[in-house]
Amino acid sequence: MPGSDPAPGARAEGAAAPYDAVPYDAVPGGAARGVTAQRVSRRFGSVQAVEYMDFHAPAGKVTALIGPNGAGKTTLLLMLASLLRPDAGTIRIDGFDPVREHAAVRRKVGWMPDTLGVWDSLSAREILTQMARFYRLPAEGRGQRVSRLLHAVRLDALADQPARALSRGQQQRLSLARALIHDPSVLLLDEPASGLDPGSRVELRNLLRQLAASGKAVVVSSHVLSELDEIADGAVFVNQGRTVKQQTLEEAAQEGRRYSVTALDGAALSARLHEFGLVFRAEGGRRPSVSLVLMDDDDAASLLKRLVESGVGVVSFAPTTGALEETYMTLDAER
Ligand SMILES: Nc1ncnc2c1ncn2[C@@H]1O[C@H](COP(=O)(O)OP(=O)(O)OP(=O)(O)O)[C@@H](O)[C@H]1O
Repeated sequence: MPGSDPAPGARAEGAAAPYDAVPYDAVPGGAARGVTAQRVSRRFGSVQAVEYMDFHAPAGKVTALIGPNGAGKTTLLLMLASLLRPDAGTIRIDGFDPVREHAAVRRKVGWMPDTLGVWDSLSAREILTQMARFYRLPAEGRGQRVSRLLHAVRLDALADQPARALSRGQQQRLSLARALIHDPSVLLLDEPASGLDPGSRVELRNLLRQLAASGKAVVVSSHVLSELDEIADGAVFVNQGRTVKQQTLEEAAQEGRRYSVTALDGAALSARLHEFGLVFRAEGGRRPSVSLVLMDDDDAASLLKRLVESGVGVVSFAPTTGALEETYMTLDAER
């Protein structure tokens, strides 16, 4: 993709900050590349949508924004994108303030809302061309860039159809292309996988990984946690307008993963697990099964071996949730 459109007075950009260089419990200073928000609040009438929220998404990484319905994810993303003014707190996008340096932030940010919401009668190509004009991309090369983006999101064949004729999934792909038109350094994507079929989800995953690898800060809000495990390098969990937890995927994995074990004889399975001193819970279902948290793959392999060696007829033995989902469920249970 062509180089980014530098903001007037753009600052020198350092190397992408790896997650381990940026502690998740401490939001770094304003000059960091990527996105930082500190104690950001926003109220709508009597609803406190976001309250003292902290958020950090480094350049070169995919950061998941996770939380239940109404947690404040969209409100936070709108503030990061400079589309909504915070009541309080500090936001920096590659060091720029969305409130005071609004134009610079617009150039830095690619925003993909959860619904497309543009000019239904224009074609995908016309919409992207118009967006390229809005961002003042040079006329020379504009058509080529639009074609490349249409190809990247697999809309070449539908490029000249009116947008209203596109399916929900196709509109999502157009929305992503629109967010990328000006080669932003920060991508804010609200539920990007919503409406996508499994093949398109895999393509989205690969595209987001590539964009992060090219140095962009990619922020993805989603409810589909199993998917985020494959995409994200780190996650910020929010609930009721507040940040509840920030962690890397490695940290999440270190907290263990829930496995489901099914056996021919449920009583024998429970007896062995008791003998091994493991905490487990019985699960409903057609066959007797239990679930328990294991710390890593070695633990899982060794437990499976011991069960089989002790004569338990193990029918299935598999992780039930991803690392992020396990953290989410733990937070939910604590709440
Ligand atoms: N424009 C608005 N006017 C009034 N209340 C609003 C407005 N926007 C958001 N809210 C309220 O703020 C809270 C947070 O909403 P927000 O859309 O940010 O949540 P969310 O985490 O994105 O939810 P979802 O996962 O359902 O999309 C909700 O209680 C919502 O009703």
